[in-house]
Amino acid sequence: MPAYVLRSVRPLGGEPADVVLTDGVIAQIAPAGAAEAPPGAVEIHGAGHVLLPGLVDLHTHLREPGREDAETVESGTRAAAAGGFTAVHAMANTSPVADTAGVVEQVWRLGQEAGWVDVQPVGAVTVGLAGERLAELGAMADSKARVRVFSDDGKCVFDPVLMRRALEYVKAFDGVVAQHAQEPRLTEGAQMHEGVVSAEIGLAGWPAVAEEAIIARDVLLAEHVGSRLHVCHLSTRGSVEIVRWAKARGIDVTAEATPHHLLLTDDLARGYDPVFKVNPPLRTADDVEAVREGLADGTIDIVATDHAPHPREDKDCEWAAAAFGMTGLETALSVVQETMVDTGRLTWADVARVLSTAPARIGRIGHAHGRPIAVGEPANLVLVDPAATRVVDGTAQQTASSNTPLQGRELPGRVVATFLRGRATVLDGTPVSPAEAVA
Ligand SMILES: NC(=O)N[C@@H](CC(=O)O)C(=O)O
Ligand SMILES: [Zn+2]
Ligand SMILES: [Zn+2]
Repeated sequence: MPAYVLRSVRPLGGEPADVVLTDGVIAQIAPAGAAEAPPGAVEIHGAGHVLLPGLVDLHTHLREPGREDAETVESGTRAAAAGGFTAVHAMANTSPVADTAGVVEQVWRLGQEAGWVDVQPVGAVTVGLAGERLAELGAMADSKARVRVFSDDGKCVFDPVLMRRALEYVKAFDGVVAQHAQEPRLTEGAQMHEGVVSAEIGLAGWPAVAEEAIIARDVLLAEHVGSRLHVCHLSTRGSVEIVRWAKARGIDVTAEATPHHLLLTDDLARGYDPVFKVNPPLRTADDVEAVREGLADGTIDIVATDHAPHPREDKDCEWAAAAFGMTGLETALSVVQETMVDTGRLTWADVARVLSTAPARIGRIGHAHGRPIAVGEPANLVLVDPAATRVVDGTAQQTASSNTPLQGRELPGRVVATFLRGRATVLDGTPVSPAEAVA
């Protein structure tokens, strides 16, 4: 593995510096042009490029085991590296469900073997995501996979007694329950956001209250039992207000927003293209504005992709029959740049917080990821060219699925290089096979 000298890069968007990576760590940070290159080092000229800690996704669907036609751990983590990530949390709604130590260890091992990013499995809260009895949370926490995030994502933990017990149980190992907030009765048959557009085009609505009612209940439950709660993909103005209220009250709640809820609205459903069908649904422009405000003021802690790959046959069909979900790993950073940085709402240092430091902390992998850019720290890094632009082409991405809602869109920013413990997983914008890099 060669050493790397990143010349004249801007750590966290600040003043230019040379950053030297050797033996898996940041070995030297010097004024621009001043670093001594170790023998055999690869020089990367990065004038104007922003250096961030490797991104951490708290919410990725890798689909393996069970739906390898949509994604595998290998393809999904290669997509993650291409998007600038060095760690992803793999959601539990696989087949079989990741509800035992055996399955989470399998996913963890597949991640290690692929070598693109660190895969941190999420454990299911209930057996088979059925919402009836608690899964082996303690066994998953004690397994090799060291699970700390538990979620029935895709489904809501609806039974308040089970939710309460899960919140109580995970306290023993500093875990967190990540809730997919969707009141099932209020969303039976729901296809898109309930509002003006759904009424006009005749699709069954998914009202904002179905999300907000569960978040309100859960923050109160978390307060009652003194536990930690994480809210997945919040999408409405009301949800932002409830989380803001809960935090002001001292409740230990964190929340995530997805790139698509920062950018897209329910208007897109007018063309009946199921690529825009997702849970929770795309909402109104006012909700998008509230999500941006919430992320800017810290009410929303992180951006998480909810990367949800689906094979063509599950999306190339009529809206009502199509699967929910869209891909996001390879476009997340660009969407955050467009909606939050280029609009002046977040600095690059803030981006490092919402896409790396905070998700690593919530997922309890902060010993290895989301670290400061400082000498001696593990070299988990991403180098971004914010001045570049590119046009999204779903068929040319690393993910095995092409259900990107951004097809044909021009986005700012390009991942130039990603490093996992000093090894380049992406160079010149192109993934470098881990096998090659070690050879
Ligand atoms: N977001 C989605 O619409 N779909 C996700 C599940 C989920 O995140 O709820 C999936 O697994 O496909
Ligand atoms: Zn979900
Ligand atoms: Zn999800």
